[in-house]
Amino acid sequence: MATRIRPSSKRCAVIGGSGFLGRHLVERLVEKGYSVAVFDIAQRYEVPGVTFHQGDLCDKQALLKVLKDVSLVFHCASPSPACDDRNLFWKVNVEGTRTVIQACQEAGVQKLVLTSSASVVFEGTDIKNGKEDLPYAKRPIDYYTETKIQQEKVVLEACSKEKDFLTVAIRPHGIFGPRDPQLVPILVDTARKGKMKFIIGDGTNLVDFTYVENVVHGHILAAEHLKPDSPLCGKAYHITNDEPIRFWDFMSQVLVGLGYDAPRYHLPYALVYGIAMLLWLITSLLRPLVNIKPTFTPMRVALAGTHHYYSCSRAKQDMGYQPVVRLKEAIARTVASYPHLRR
Ligand SMILES: NC(=O)C1=CN([C@@H]2O[C@H](COP(=O)(O)OP(=O)(O)OC[C@H]3O[C@@H](n4cnc5c(N)ncnc54)[C@H](OP(=O)(O)O)[C@@H]3O)[C@@H](O)[C@H]2O)C=CC1
Ligand SMILES: CC(C)CCC[C@@H](C)[C@H]1CC[C@H]2C3=C(CC[C@]12C)[C@@]1(C)CCC(=O)C[C@@H]1CC3
Repeated sequence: MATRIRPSSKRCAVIGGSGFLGRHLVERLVEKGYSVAVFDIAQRYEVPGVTFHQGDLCDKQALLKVLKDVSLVFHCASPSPACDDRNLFWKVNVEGTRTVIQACQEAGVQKLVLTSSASVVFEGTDIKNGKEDLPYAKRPIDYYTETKIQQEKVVLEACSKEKDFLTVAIRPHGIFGPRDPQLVPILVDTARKGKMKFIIGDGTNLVDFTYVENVVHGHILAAEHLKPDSPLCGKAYHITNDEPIRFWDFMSQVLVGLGYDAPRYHLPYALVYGIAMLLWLITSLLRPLVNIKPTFTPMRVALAGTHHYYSCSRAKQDMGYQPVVRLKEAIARTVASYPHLRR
């Protein structure tokens, strides 16, 4: 019987490696001596020693070419939550992830680390120190969350010691840091339009914002601890900064750091949420004619006005996780990295 020669455990692929998190992950993996192949729909940078493969993760043949000689795959590709395109989310996050699993199994990949999201349990109501055993959201607020839930289930169910294919899901929350295309740019854009004057709710809600390097650290620890006899197999792990902060204090620190005014006036949460729902309905109905993207979506309003912070004690216990960059330093580094967005 022919025996398959196992590629080195330091040969890995990063699907979505051109994105915000993916690129930080690639850079750290290279620093740690991994040999890295990036698979992404777009190539946006170059790093010596990293090979780039442009393709759609829904295309199994394209994936197989890249995965045939790697033992570890990180899957951190997803359409942007801002696109709000249900068909695209299902095609990429659910069907595409099934294709990734099949390709991994056919290529003989041994470990798959999925970037899931802590939002898979978020339904718009308070979560305080939430643990991984919270049930998945029964009524997810948006299509992105709906498909992240299905994606995580598909990946964790595929974990099989018999098939020599181990999986684990990392659930970060509110990732921020240099080159983030979402949080800081959206915040600044909103401030420049004069819409960042208001605090939604009483402003005391605590939230996790997680520095990108801590998220990267969590992914690599998970990959290195994922073994047939480890507790990680088929499980999900929250990775946060472990320093919940008032949502509006975080926003204010970033805004003030970049020279903008902090929001001051309070608006009732229920009122803003109602308006966001109405706007979402109207823009959905108008979508065949005109594609308008409202700033205040129901998801953003819910995130801005409720508590949502998570315990990462499972990650600490099973993989020795501790954040490597504290929040104060993380905010300072992030602010300094956006000179072009200063007032
Ligand atoms: N940002 C956050 O706060 C959080 C993010 N996450 C998860 O982390 C992961 C990374 O997020 P982030 O780095 O912010 O996102 P990015 O959009 O920056 O990165 C995702 C990358 O995947 C690519 N991609 C999209 N569709 C495909 C496809 N069909 N085939 C191949 N590549 C594709 C994107 O290309 P293109 O840009 O051209 O679409 C992009 O380069 C995602 O899974 C996200 O769900 C979880 C929790 C919080
Ligand atoms: C308009 C303002 C009230 C808020 C502006 C900031 C927001 C753009 C961000 C604050 C929390 C962020 C967040 C995500 C996207 C950007 C924010 C809404 C995610 C939805 C990204 C994808 C996830 O998996 C969960 C994130 C939670 C936090």
